Amino acid sequence: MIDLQNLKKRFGDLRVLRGVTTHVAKGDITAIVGPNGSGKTTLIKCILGLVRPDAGTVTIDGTTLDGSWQYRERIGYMPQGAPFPENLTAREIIAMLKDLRGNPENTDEELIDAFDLAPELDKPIRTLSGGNRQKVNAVTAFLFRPDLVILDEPTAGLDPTASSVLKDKIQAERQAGTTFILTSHVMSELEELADHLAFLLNGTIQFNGPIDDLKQSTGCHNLERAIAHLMQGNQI
Ligand SMILES: Nc1ncnc2c1ncn2[C@@H]1O[C@H](COP(=O)(O)OP(=O)(O)OP(=O)(O)O)[C@@H](O)[C@H]1O
Repeated sequence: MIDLQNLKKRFGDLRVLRGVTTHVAKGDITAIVGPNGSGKTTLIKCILGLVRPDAGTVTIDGTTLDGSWQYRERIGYMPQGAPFPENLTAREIIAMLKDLRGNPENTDEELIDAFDLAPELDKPIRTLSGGNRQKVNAVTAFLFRPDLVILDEPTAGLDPTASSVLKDKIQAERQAGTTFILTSHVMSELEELADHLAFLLNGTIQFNGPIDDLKQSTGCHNLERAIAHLMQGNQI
């Protein structure tokens, strides 16, 4: 579904992406893993068109992105710390997003009930707890039934019940054919959810494949240890 070819991005002297080449298969859940500051969010933003790469290409379903924005209608995005307008309520934000899309009828709002979020909908965003903001963030990512959902640390700040609700939603949508890219520092969560893993270090993808292959080739029984093995600079 997504092909990244030799993607490069620098911020000043900092070469964050130094030639990232990888593939995300349709219908899979692909985890992007790497140390803090390794460029996971930058990579995601290149796919979203929010960061313009210095070199390389992003191709989605055979179409190479060229600065046009139309393809983004097919992507749901849950950023880290969503920059919602602070004085609007969640209900107003959802209405505004629908308005921008021409008020489609077939929206997916089931997470509102699943999270028991109704009592929070009419409060200004600035007054919501971090976890409840994150729930609103998740609702908006799934709202327009996207083919591809990109989740940047989706369960950060969620309590165990909300985290389970979100993971159930991800698995249900995956069963229905949605493709996912997600980042998380919680390895048990990735082990539970992801099929494939792309490991980003020093600006390049150092491993890309099924999680079981990674465990096998590192000789580690769980993902956390396998990733720690890679982060320590060990080759596989
Ligand atoms: N707009 C920007 N201007 C300057 N530097 C930036 C910008 N965006 C990101 N960076 C830098 O690029 C590097 C990669 O950042 P990025 O947010 O992509 O990392 P990450 O892997 O998502 O990190 P984390 O795991 O901590 O969320 C960091 O050193 C960051 O400070």
